[in-house]
Amino acid sequence: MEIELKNVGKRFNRDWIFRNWSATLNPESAYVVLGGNGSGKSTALRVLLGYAPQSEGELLFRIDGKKIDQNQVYKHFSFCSPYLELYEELTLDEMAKFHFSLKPLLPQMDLAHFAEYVHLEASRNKPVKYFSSGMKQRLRLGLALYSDTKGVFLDEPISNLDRFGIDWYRNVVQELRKDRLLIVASNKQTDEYFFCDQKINIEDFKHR
Ligand SMILES: Nc1ncnc2c1ncn2[C@@H]1O[C@H](COP(=O)(O)OP(=O)(O)OP(=O)(O)O)[C@@H](O)[C@H]1O
Repeated sequence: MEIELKNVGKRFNRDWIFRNWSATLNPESAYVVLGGNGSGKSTALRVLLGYAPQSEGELLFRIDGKKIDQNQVYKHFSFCSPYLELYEELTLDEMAKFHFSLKPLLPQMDLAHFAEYVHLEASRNKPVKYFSSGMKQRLRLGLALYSDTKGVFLDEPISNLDRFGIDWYRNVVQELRKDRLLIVASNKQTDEYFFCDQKINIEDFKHR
């Protein structure tokens, strides 16, 4: 997956969050969108994902050189954010079964072992509503990273994770990033983006 941005801008009412953002994002690099609270990192991710329309400029999406329509792009991405809703009534195994019926699991993986991949084997039959915030975040990350998608977008991925969860994330993200477009939004934690070789400071696109 490659995304080409041509003078992309986003505003809410009269406030420009960013303007004149031009870039080509591709799987050869991993990207981190940096900036302080309220600078527009999540908004930038939402625009790239097609969840929020840009206010100006053009976005072009390509997979293996073939253009993808902007309103079909969501099928090729996985997204994880600490605010992403989970189906609280479902158990972990049910949630995984449902999710991977919509977005297939990576071919080398086995759905029967998903709870082990996210180190939540002991909670596989527990409804998600009884999970702690860190357990929910590990589940969200697992659903995103183990989906067979061409792009992975992670908004503040280590939110609520303890040291064990952070080390798990650091290993899994490196193992599963190959050949995929990977974009992380972060406001400080280097554990979140240590593998990212391209830094995008969204505040650089504030008033241009
Ligand atoms: N739907 C919306 N309508 C109006 N303003 C919005 C909307 N969504 C976001 N904003 C504003 O856009 C700005 C950027 O918000 P955003 O959530 O993208 O920041 P962020 O960099 O991700 O912040 P944080 O680090 O706190 O998560 C903020 O001023 C926010 O109030």
